[in-house]
Amino acid sequence: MSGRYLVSLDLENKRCLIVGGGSVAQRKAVTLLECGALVHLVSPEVTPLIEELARQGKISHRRGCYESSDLEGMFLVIGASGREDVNRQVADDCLSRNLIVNIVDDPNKGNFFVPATVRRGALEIAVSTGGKSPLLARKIREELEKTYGEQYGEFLDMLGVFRQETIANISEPEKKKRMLESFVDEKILSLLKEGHLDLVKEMLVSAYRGSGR
Ligand SMILES: C[C@@]1(CC(=O)O)C2=NC(=C\c3[nH]c(c(CCC(=O)O)c3CC(=O)O)Cc3[nH]c(c(CC(=O)O)c3CCC(=O)O)/C=C3\N/C(=C\2)[C@@H](CCC(=O)O)[C@]3(C)CC(=O)O)/[C@H]1CCC(=O)O
Ligand SMILES: NC(=O)c1ccc[n+]([C@@H]2O[C@H](COP(=O)([O-])OP(=O)(O)OC[C@H]3O[C@@H](n4cnc5c(N)ncnc54)[C@H](O)[C@@H]3O)[C@@H](O)[C@H]2O)c1
Repeated sequence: MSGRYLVSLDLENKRCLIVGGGSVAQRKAVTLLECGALVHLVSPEVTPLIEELARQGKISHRRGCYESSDLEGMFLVIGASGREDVNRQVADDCLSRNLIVNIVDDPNKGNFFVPATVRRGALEIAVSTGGKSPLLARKIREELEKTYGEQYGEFLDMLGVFRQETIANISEPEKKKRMLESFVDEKILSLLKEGHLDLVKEMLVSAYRGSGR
């Protein structure tokens, strides 16, 4: 198999179909909703949480077995029926329509799978084992969560502003490069790791006012 192309997909207001209503379908529904997707689910039976999400109008649910017409208007599809024959049908139907499809118990059947993810604001760290060990992906994700705390999201917001200012105000390429590097120097990163955001902010300001100009 060739290398995978890791992407970060914008699902805001995109129609996504989940086939199945068990615990995996439920987890996928929740993460898709967190991404702003319009979630439609088809399954004869569903978990109480899925039932509740449908009752609140957060997702739509058709009670029944998968039919290829369920794919109409979909951007992305997840096959979580736990049934080999249904999964194969979903994968074949999607691939022949060029849809992006994830089969949750066979990463090679669909054309994508989902990595374990740490989110800190705009910072996203994804861990994938290519389906070889989702449990290892989870363990590594948990380790990363300890290393990269919530402060990294706030830091990134500040960094974004200072970067824009630098790009807008400094035209000399060498100076610009030096300044952008000074925002992520060892000292700042170690203060950040210890959670001293106020000090980090002060250092960013003085780096911006400092030598690069
Ligand atoms: C990352 C994460 C994203 C997400 O689903 O949103 C994800 N699995 C997660 C959770 C999770 N997965 C499993 C449990 C149950 C543990 C338990 O209770 O027994 C839990 C729940 C938990 O850990 O809490 C087990 C499992 N997973 C797969 C199988 C089927 C098989 O392999 O046949 C089995 C059963 C066999 C087994 O146990 O191995 C298959 C897949 N799971 C993947 C992704 C893809 C490969 C990713 C990779 O390898 O990099 C792939 C191929 C397809 C896909 O779903 O895209 C998510 C968050 C993790 C986190 O961050 O905490
Ligand atoms: N990807 C992952 O992260 C992950 C994690 C754990 C398990 N798994 C695997 O994923 C599969 C699903 O797990 P689960 O615990 O949610 O299973 P489950 O058996 O609880 O759920 C299967 C769901 O599919 C529905 N279904 C059955 N036939 C259908 C059809 N023709 N059309 C539509 N829906 C149909 C059932 O009503 C049920 O709601 C299992 O094979 C499991 O081994 C994957």
